[in-house]
Amino acid sequence: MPVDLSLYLVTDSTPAILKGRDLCTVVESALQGGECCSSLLPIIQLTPAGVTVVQYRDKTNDTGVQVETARKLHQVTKKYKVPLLINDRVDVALAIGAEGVHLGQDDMSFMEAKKLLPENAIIGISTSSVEEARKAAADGADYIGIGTMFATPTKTNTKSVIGTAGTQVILDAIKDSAIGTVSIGGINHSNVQRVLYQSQSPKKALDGVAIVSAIVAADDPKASAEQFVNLIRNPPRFAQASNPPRANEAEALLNKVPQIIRNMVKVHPLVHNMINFVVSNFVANVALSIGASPIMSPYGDEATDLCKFDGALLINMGTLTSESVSNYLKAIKAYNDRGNPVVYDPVGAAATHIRRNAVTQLMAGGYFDLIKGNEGEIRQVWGSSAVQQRGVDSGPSTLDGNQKATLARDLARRERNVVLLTGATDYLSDGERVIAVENGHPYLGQVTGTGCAVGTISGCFLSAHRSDRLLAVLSGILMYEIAAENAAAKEYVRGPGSFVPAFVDELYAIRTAAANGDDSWFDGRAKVHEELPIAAIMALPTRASRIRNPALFICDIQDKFRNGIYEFPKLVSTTEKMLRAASTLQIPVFITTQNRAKLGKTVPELQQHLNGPHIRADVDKTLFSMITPEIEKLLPAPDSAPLDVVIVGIETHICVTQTTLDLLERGHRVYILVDGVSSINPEERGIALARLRDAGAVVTSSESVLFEILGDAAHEAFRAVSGLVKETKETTKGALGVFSKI
Ligand SMILES: Cc1ncc(COP(=O)(O)OP(=O)(O)O)c(N)n1
Ligand SMILES: Cc1nc(C(=O)O)sc1CCOP(=O)(O)O
Repeated sequence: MPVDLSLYLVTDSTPAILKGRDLCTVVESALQGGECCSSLLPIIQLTPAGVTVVQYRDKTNDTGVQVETARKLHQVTKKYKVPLLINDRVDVALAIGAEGVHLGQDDMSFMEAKKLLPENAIIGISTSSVEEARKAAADGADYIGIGTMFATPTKTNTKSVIGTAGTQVILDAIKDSAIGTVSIGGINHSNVQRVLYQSQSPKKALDGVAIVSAIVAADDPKASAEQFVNLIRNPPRFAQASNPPRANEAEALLNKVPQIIRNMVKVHPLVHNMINFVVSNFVANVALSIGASPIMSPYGDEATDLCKFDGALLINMGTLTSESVSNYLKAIKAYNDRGNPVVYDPVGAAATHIRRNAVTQLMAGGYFDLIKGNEGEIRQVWGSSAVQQRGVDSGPSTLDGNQKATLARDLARRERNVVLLTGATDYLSDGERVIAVENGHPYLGQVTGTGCAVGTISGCFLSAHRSDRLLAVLSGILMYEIAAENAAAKEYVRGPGSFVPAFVDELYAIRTAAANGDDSWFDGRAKVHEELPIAAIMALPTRASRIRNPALFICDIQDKFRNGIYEFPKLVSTTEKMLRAASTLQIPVFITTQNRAKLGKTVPELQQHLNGPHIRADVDKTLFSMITPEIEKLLPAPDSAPLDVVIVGIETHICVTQTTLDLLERGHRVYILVDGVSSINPEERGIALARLRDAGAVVTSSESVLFEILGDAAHEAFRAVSGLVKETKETTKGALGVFSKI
């Protein structure tokens, strides 16, 4: 049954939230909120006229009181024509004739509840993972509660905090289903618009938000509900329309750059820097030299006044202290509320657990128009937990240009903002367009503060040019990097020391030229091209490829097996290579663990590769075969094209064997990687591989399968995949050395 989920009120009977008030009175007050605003503007995200659903959730009272309270609540909700759902208790719902129930993963199953409840009863299911969401959709639930959005004191024993990024992944996974969706956990007036905006996947958005304390504990529940209605109806002030790439995008953008720079000089924007003390002076001088007005203030409360100048805020966490994060959050809120740009420079993001936590808190706590960082920092923000960073230096690169472009594009797409991944080539993306900039000079890498100043400059341009953030940041980088080239070319510049004053002079010279309407400094100087994002090319096999529908299956590579399995580290290194290739090629990946509680998770070496939309399932099982009911549901229907499953894992003669036989039986093709499977007794491998080959599987090697997937050196991922093969050639040799013998 379709249900309007837009403003979903969940009750709570604990004294801390109810504060001695009568629950029915609080709920009735909330239901009155919104009655007044039903004729508001039609340009809206969602259209609640007020609270649209009430869920009675009572963790304290016994059954008798729950039935009595639910009955009273039902009188109230019926008056407002709003459905009443009962949390956890199908019996209470049946006793009072409620419109439906909300069930958690540990409550009565959907199927059981469906049997007991009337035909048209509404059934909602709590979910916190793709698998749970897909199952609820396949079962036929009316809606899912997706959580936990943010950590909340209302419920501290939640399974996992998934934020807007995790919610987006779930929404994307069920994009083809009409099931309703509502987010829950820590949602309040200051984050509700961001939750709705940033969670949105290209094809599915949240249908609403579920709120407990922000309404039930509010002094005035009616006013609180009204405020939610108004917020939900409108996009956040920082929302921007997307800019799909046009033909000759880079050229079209470059034509506009001189005008954007002239305008920035004219606007003379204020840039509020919450920046590290090492570079503060240099960055302030850079901002002054381009014609902006810098203020350095680490004091969060000051932002309420400073944001009124409609400049930009820069958060640079280079010298983090115990007070920094709370100050940043106050400032971000002030600028977000006003819709003024915020730039995040997560300096040294992966260097310490304090910084990693700061990244998590800041990403959950506000919206950044631009995230700017080196490869390690951007990977940390993306969520790669195994990023190794020493200090705040950029560290060695592990990604090639195309992978950097993809990372910038995917992060920008996920956060619905702009990302600048800096390096010898900078990659700039707004989630649609990816622009590579090759200007600049090596001296920039020899002077502290030159990287941080890019954040400040970007803020100035974002503030002066609001309609296209990517163009604004591109203009800033070009002004900055061309000035660096001009400075380094001066004959009196002998090294980084003499470079600094020349650089500040050259920034000033461009600013003066721009102020005089002279754009000649820019003619033919930009080294910019559009980088083809990998998604446009990924996983599209060339005609030469025989492996047309690849999927990677990773079977039970868990910690507890580390010491028992023959040559375990070599199997892990092959799997890591395959996971990296799967990410580049966006090959769907299916992972299982055997009895995770006892045998541990998939090994830590692989965890950093288990993020992203191509990871289709990560399922715990007791079956030996990976074809569990959950995975079976995700496989193509029997009448569609079969998969080319590439399988790695353990043990060859048990789980790998049974998975292969199950897949073959269902008509799929199976490629078993000889350098990617093992058993406790090495002899079992040979026996199993011979049997599986007889059954119709292809026994091959990781390198062979990768090139078979590409099929043609003209494949646009060829460079990336062959680079990976080259990089891992020693470990490949090691694995083949032991595994090919048996
Ligand atoms: C809308 C909505 N989503 C999720 C929940 C959580 O339900 P559950 O997992 O059953 O946990 P408890 O509420 O029982 O603590 C919910 N109640 N509503
Ligand atoms: C009831 C509930 N379920 C959650 C989940 O994550 O499944 S979080 C939650 C409590 C939400 O309360 P508040 O709006 O006060 O943060």
